[in-house]
Amino acid sequence: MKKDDIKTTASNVTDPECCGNSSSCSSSNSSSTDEEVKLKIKFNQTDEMLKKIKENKFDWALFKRFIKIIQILYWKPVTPLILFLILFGSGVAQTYVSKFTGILLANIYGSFTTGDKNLFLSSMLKGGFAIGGSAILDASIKLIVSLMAWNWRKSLCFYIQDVYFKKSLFYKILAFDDRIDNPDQRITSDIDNFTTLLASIVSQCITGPMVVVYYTYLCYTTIDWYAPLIVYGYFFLGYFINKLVMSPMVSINYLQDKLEGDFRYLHQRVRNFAESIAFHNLSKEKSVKIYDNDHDDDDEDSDEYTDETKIINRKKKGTQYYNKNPTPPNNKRSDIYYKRSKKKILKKEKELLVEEEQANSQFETLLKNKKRVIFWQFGLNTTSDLFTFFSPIANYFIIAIPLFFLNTKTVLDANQVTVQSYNCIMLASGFSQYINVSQNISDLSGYISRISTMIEVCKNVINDTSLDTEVTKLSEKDNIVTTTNSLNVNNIDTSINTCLRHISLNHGESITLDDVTYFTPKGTQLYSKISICIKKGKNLLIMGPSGSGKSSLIRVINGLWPFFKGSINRPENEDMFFLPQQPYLIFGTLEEQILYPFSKKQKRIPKSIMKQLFKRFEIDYLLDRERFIKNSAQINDLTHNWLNQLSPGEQQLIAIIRLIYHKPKFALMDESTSSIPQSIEERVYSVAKELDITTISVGHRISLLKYHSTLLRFDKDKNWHLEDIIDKDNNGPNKIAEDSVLD
Ligand SMILES: Nc1ncnc2c1ncn2[C@@H]1O[C@H](COP(=O)(O)OP(=O)(O)OP(=O)(O)O)[C@@H](O)[C@H]1O
Repeated sequence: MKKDDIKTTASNVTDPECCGNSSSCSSSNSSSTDEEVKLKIKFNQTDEMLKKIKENKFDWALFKRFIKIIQILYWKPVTPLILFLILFGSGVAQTYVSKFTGILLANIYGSFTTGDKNLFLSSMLKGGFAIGGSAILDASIKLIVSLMAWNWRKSLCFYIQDVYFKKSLFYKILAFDDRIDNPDQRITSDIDNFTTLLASIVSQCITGPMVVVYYTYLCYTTIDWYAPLIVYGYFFLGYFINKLVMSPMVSINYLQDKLEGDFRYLHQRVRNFAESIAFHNLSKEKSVKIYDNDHDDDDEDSDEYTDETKIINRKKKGTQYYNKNPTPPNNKRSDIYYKRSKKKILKKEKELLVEEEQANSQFETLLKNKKRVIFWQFGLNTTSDLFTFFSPIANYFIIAIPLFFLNTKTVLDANQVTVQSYNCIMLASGFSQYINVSQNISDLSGYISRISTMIEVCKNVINDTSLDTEVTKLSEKDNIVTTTNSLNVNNIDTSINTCLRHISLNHGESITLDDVTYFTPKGTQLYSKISICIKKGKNLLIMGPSGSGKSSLIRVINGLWPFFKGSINRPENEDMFFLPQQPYLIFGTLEEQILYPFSKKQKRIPKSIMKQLFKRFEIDYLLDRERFIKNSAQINDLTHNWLNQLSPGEQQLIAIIRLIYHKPKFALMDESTSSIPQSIEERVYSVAKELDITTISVGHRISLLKYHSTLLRFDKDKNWHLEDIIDKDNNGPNKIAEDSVLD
């Protein structure tokens, strides 16, 4: 069939009333305009931005990000503030009680030197109370720390989920943005780790200053001004050395979290596609079992050698060779050969699945970075431990100053030494808490970067109007003469802002595309200047080569993808229903599957209706299966497993029943009947017609032609054609349309 004929047919179908000025239905768009090229740039993620986000340092920017997270944690401040105050109070109490331990120790030493039994017993009794009180306070602090972490996790997770699920942001992030790896890991595990770690740091930081202030005073009063000063100097030296080690650890930890997420995702894919992977690998041949001992290793492993040539070569050389279970030889030399070849057999037999290879290589990268983490951690631990372990020496040096360096004292009292050394140790321990905290802070910084990136990108994408198309609501329609929506493009010339794209809503009379041009999220142009009108009751079929942009047009119509130019007039979302090729089944019962996107709380379906619906498509046995599972109380099976075991056809039929139950005005069916028999497919379309559901189908099957009145055909040269399918004379599929599809 000639192209001109198609154009003529197409223009007959296009309704001028409905589509306004769309008279031409075919357009070649191979040449991109400047504006389109600019738009492509916008759609592409700039590498620069990516780099910036991944540059994580322990710096001011990180601190600002941290403060933003804190604002979220204290967004509802009452509970976390109360917990914080209780923690503070417990910290004060614990510091105060700890003082008695020092006095107790001094008294006990005193009782030993004086032989005072009463002093010994009373000190033991008081000490018992002090230590008991300390233990209870310590347990309470741990409880409060856990509750704080729990409360923070609640606030942060709900906050991020609230943004993540808004305006299908989770989809936009995955489809249009490369900046967030493993968003699921960030929500499920990073937030948990971050809040747990932060709570423990906070508790250390609360008790630390109190200990420092209190024992600075005690050191000053029991020794002299130089005592706290030396401990302070000692601490600051430790802090700066730790900071030097800590700085690079932020990026290393960030990378480690990313690699852990990627590795987990790979295994998740193996779980999801377990059956396909197993099927594909059944056909994989077993590897070579026979080896030539004299062959050097390179030749052995070379793919140039087939099994047969290897055997022939070995025979020619007259060397000994072994089969899968070689018999051990008698002499020593052969024994060495035997062991070597056996080793080679084992090595070769271990032919890896692609998935295993990928998992191994990803795991190796992960291990490599983990090793870096371990060694940097070692550096950090060494400096921290050196400072902690050296602190008793520093303490005794301080106590010895009046005796050996200032010569102000000739001898020290034992009780005095005990109290002074205890005070110095406590002051140093207050500081060493900070040094230990620095280890946790390096881990925390990784989490701060990952969580902040998530929040920033979510906000960025949600505010990026270039991904949205302004929708004129029904109520606003009469007041608006023209609504333009300019693309918000940061890096692009403002001339692009003159582009017009617009969606307006109607009461469900039609779906009209006027001069619509659209791209993939990566900026590859698909089709341009599409003008079609799908009136209620006139089904449209979209056909074309794989990857040409059929599903993308559906995405553009229902608003998931922005389009570049043109206008769309369509019903409200609740009047349109989308059916993908791979149906989405939720965790839940069959009734919940059908109700989706509503839940049982909002609606219920009577059993009789369920039976009727399932019977209509010959899958009512699934209801019996569900009943059986319910009766045998396999609750977990009911909600999770068994629905995953349904065949693709059964899953598609469940999605179709969902459509039939919701009875929308328009159904966008993207190859949604590809796995069901043609007889059932016919039933699907006849039920849709009966219920007055207008269908826009994407598909490859010729049989689909007879259920539709118009064909939108994409060709490989990026031209689109609109053809009348129904032959008015014989009321069946138009021969011309059928031929064009077969072409
Ligand atoms: N999220 C995405 N990011 C970038 N490109 C995409 C994305 N989704 C789809 N594409 C690309 O857009 C083009 C059109 O895809 P689309 O799914 O519309 O094809 P299709 O015509 O429906 O193909 P099929 O018949 O195989 O389902 C393809 O080249 C595809 O690779």
